[in-house]
Amino acid sequence: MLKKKNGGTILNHLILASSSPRRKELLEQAGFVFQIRTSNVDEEAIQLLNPRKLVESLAVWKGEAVPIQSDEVIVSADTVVSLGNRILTKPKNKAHAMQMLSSLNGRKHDVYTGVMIRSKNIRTVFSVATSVTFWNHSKEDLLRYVESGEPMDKAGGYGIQGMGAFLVKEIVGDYYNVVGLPISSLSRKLKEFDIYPSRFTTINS
Ligand SMILES: Cc1cn([C@H]2C[C@H](O)[C@@H](COP(=O)(O)OP(=O)(O)OP(=O)(O)O)O2)c(=O)[nH]c1=O
Repeated sequence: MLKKKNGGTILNHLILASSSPRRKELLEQAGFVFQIRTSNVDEEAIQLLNPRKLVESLAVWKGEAVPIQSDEVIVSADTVVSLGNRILTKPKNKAHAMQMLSSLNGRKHDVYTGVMIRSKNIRTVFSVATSVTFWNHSKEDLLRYVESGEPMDKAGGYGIQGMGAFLVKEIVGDYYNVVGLPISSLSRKLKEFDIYPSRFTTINS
């Protein structure tokens, strides 16, 4: 977090441009100190792109929609589920959630999260994919899960970090990416912006 320049010390402030409680938790858990600044972006406005392009475009859109000061670094993200040639975002209602979960049942899908890191002068965009396989569940079990309400604000209609864990047989890749923020890749890229977890001390070389 501390940047040395011409012998002086400059603080880079990290901003998370997201209203997702999961992204906030993951960034806190990884030790970063940050503020939240959100905007209203119509995520339905971008369509018909492949999942990687879609999540990267939405991350850029979300990150560009918030104002930035010269000493700030903004992180924004978007997550979707990709099943064959279909892209699943957040369900509109319980019936839609049931439809999504039925289509994922007993099958493998990919979860894509796109991230943008932006300072006044630099912009980095990347995305990470994680493969997730569901067990085969009865309709009753899926209905019980939908009735819990957990699927409603989550891409693909499930939360692997919550009760939705019962759905998942196997994952290949970054677990945190499924939850909404690929924290391992993000931490590495934040170093390029002189952003480190707050308890990492400054090493004088
Ligand atoms: C697949 C999956 C998704 N999700 C969540 C992560 C994201 O919050 C959400 C996908 O919606 P997004 O549109 O990516 O994010 P958001 O609307 O929640 O927040 P913001 O746009 O303000 O950043 O789905 C889980 O929490 N667990 C899961 O297992």
